[in-house]
This record gives sequence, C-alpha cells and structure tokens, in this order.
Amino acid sequence: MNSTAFTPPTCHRPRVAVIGAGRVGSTLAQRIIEKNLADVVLLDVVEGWPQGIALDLMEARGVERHDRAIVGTNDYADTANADVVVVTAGRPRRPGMNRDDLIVTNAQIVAGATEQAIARSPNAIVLVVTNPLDVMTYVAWEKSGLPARRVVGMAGVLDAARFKTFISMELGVSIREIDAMVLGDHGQLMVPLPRYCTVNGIPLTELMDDRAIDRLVERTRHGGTEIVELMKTASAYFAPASAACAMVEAILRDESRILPGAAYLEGEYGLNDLFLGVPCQLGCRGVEKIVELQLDSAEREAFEASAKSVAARIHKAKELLSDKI
Ligand SMILES: NC(=O)c1ccc[n+]([C@@H]2O[C@H](COP(=O)([O-])OP(=O)(O)OC[C@H]3O[C@@H](n4cnc5c(N)ncnc54)[C@H](O)[C@@H]3O)[C@@H](O)[C@H]2O)c1
Ligand SMILES: O=C(O)C[C@H](O)C(=O)O
Repeated sequence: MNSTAFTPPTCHRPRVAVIGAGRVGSTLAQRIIEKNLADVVLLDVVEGWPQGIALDLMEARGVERHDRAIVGTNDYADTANADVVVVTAGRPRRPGMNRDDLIVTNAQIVAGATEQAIARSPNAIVLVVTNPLDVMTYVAWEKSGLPARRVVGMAGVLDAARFKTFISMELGVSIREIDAMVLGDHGQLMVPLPRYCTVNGIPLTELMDDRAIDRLVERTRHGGTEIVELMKTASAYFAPASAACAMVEAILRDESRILPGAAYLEGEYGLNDLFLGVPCQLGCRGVEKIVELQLDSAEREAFEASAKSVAARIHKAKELLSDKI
C-alpha cells in the first residue's frame, strides 16, 4: 500500500454569529443559510427560543436543500471564531415611540452582547442593527475595542431600499433599474439624495418633478414609523434582514461593494468621532474605504444637521450610561 502521507486541505466554513434571535435576527439567519453564505450561530437570552428557531430552520433544509448549519444557543462560547458578529439584540419600538427612547435599555444590551461576542471572536467584523442605530454602533465599537473600520452599522441599505421601492412604485418601473443613496442618521434627519439616484442611468430628477421627489423623500424618512404604526406590536424585519444580509455577504465574499453604512468618521466629510451613514466600500476587512460625495449646499446642510444630532445623542448616551456600560 502506498504510504505517502496525505495532508487534507484545510477548509474554512464561513461562520456568522447573530446575537438576538428575534424578528430581525431569525429572519437574517434564515437569509444567510438559505443563500448558502455561511453557517450561523443564533444566540438569545431566552432559553429554548434560539434552539427552537435553529431546529426549525435545520428541518427546512429538507425542502430547501442547502447544507449550511444553524445552531441556537444561550451560551457565547458557541459563537466562537465567527467571521462576522451581527448584533440585533434589543428592544424594538412601538407606535408613538422614537428610536431614541430605546437608548438606555438597548445600550446596555448592545454593550454586553458585543463585549461577550468579541471576546470569543476577536477577528470578526461587527455589524450593528439594534436601534437607535448610529448611537448603538458607537457603543458597540467602544465596547469591542476593535479598530473602527471593523465595526459598521446597518441602516442606509434599508433606507435606500425603501427609497428605491417608492420610486419603483411611483414610476411603475422595475426595481432592478433603480440605484439610490441615503446618507446621515437612521432617523428623521436622514438624507436621501435624489441627485445620486438613477433609473437605469437616467437621473431621477429628469423623470419626476420636485414635488413628487419630496413626497418620496419624506416617505423614506418615515419608512420605519409607517411600518411600526401598521404593525403596532413590532417594527419592520423582512427588509432590515435583507439589508443586513447584503452587508454580511459583501463582507464574507470580500465584494468591495459600495453600500451606505454607519461608519466611524475621522475627518471624512469634515467630521470626527461619530458613526454616521456614508457610502462605504465593504469587504472582508470591514469598511475598506469611505467615499466622499460632492454634496451641494442643501445636501451638505442636511448632512451636517444629521451629524450634529447624532453627535449630541452619542454625547447624551455617554452621560446617561457612564456608570452602566
Ligand atoms: N438598523 C435598522 O435599520 C433596524 C431595522 C429593524 C430593526 N432594528 C432594531 O433591531 C432590534 C431588534 O429588532 P427585532 O424586531 O428583531 O426585535 P425582537 O423583539 O423581535 O427581537 C429582539 C431579540 O433580542 C433578544 N435580546 C434581548 N436582550 C438580549 C441580550 N442581552 N442578549 C441577547 N439577546 C437579547 C430578545 O430576547 C429578542 O429575541 C431593535 O432594536 C430594532 O429597533 C433596526
Ligand atoms: O423603525 C424602527 O424602529 C425599526 C427600523 O429602524 C426601521 O427603520 O424599520
């Protein structure tokens, strides 16, 4: 018998830890495995819940026919060696609430979750979903101790998806033709940019009058609230999970896609020490580059107002939570 030693190739199965097995977390886990992107570890504080979701999704493989594994757990040890940690743990808002009403509760949850997850996956990229998004991304970054480029928040992909949807519905054209960009915070001061929006290369401004564009911009700004008011006991989760999944995919596959994400600014756009929605080049190292768009004076003013509001909320959160996180 030939005794030549055989060294099996080392293989790496991409692995994503999703912290929070609620609506967004479980839907995101489903998207990740059914798109064959990675194995998933789904963690929640509620005993049995993530285990049940994971078993249900494993059983769906008998129909979906993919080979990605999903494990549900309450123990951070099981999340070890993740390539991406997605933080969805925390409360969603109810009708009448502002995302900022969640700051105190969710900052404590996000701080604890990030710290525990990164202790087991020190090489991961962290993607934050919990609201209020821009402030929570800052909290996660501080707690993670990671370089800022390895922490990014999901909101702009969702906000741009909503803007694209409303444009597609208004014009009656396929959503595949539409590109849109939304900057700034994930709140009332977000900055949808009609000037950077195209329909198969045609500027939106040539296809719609200002009044129609303003109407769709306003609907985009209130897209989350519109859904909370309809659903009453929950906030949106299908489109948020799709948006987070697109960012996870860009990272895992090192796609260098340019997607809007909440990134740490160190002089870009003349701003410092905050996470804010900007076009990010996303790849396996996280935010590889921040693209600085040429904004006109109205866009610049709106973007700066958004930045000012996020900086103030980060400052307030730090004061409120200095002894808690
Ligand atoms: N960035 C965005 O665009 C965006 C979009 C949608 C939702 N969100 C936010 O995402 C968060 C989750 O939304 P959802 O609809 O999934 O809510 P949900 O209530 O369905 O799920 C939240 C889950 O977090 C779990 N949880 C709470 N504390 C935890 C902890 N310490 N560790 C681990 N898990 C914990 C809960 O048990 C629950 O299962 C909310 O803050 C919501 O506002 C953000
Ligand atoms: O609106 C919310 O509270 C959830 C999320 O931020 C959204 O925009 O759908």
